[in-house]
Amino acid sequence: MTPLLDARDVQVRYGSLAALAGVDLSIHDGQRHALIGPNGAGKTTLLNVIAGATRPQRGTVVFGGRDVGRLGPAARARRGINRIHQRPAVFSTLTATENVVVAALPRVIPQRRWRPGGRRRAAQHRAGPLLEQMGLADVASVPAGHLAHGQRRQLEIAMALAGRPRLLLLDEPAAGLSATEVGRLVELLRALPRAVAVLLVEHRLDLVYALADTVTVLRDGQRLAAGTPDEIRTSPLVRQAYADGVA
Ligand SMILES: Nc1ncnc2c1ncn2[C@@H]1O[C@H](COP(=O)(O)OP(=O)(O)OP(=O)(O)O)[C@@H](O)[C@H]1O
Repeated sequence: MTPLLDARDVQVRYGSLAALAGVDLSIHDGQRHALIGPNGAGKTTLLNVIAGATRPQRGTVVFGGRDVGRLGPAARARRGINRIHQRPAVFSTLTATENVVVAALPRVIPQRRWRPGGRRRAAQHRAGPLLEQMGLADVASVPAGHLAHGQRRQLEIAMALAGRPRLLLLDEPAAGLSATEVGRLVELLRALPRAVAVLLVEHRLDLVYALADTVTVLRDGQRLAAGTPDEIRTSPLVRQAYADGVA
């Protein structure tokens, strides 16, 4: 089966440091793939390369059968690669609904194109179900700046979903969340439609094992291991890597 995403031989250097030293990563449709590894292993760098935010010195990124290596983040988002960041990136003075509308606007096609405001209405139509899906229906009219951190995280995921992603990149979604908020996030992520594949970078292994069906372990810019959560959990190589230097 052709993978949805196929990154090959990706190399990123910062001076003499190889942040990524020729890494391969494939993600299939609907897969829940986690990227783990000690601090500085190259996880965020690989996410940046896939999102188009970092241009590798070497390697290819093929998405949906097309080489997207020359495309920037916006063009990749239009093709279905959407991302959430370590710090929720929401417009704090806009309500939750308005945030999702803004995110949906570029991707909606109004039923009657010639009508003024048709695109906006179509985006508004889309916002309600997405807020509901992310557990935010009750706070739809609240400015994002007044939401709790966990709710802002949920809002950012609703905004990413508004872009109709085929691949959702999640960079440490549990960072800064309380235990209750993490539990809620896991529930919501588990309920994502299978039409969306997920690549998750996360230090919290409990969350990784609760969500992922495949795990890739990076260390020092190289792929150390890949397998099912059970295989990774019991791998002596992985245990050693974490014992040598984990968060
Ligand atoms: N813009 C940059 N300039 C110089 N070095 C960088 C830059 N970005 C990342 N690095 C270095 O590249 C290596 C990989 O960083 P990266 O952030 O990808 O690791 P990570 O696995 O995501 O780590 P963490 O778990 O701590 O977030 C690190 O040594 C980091 O210091």
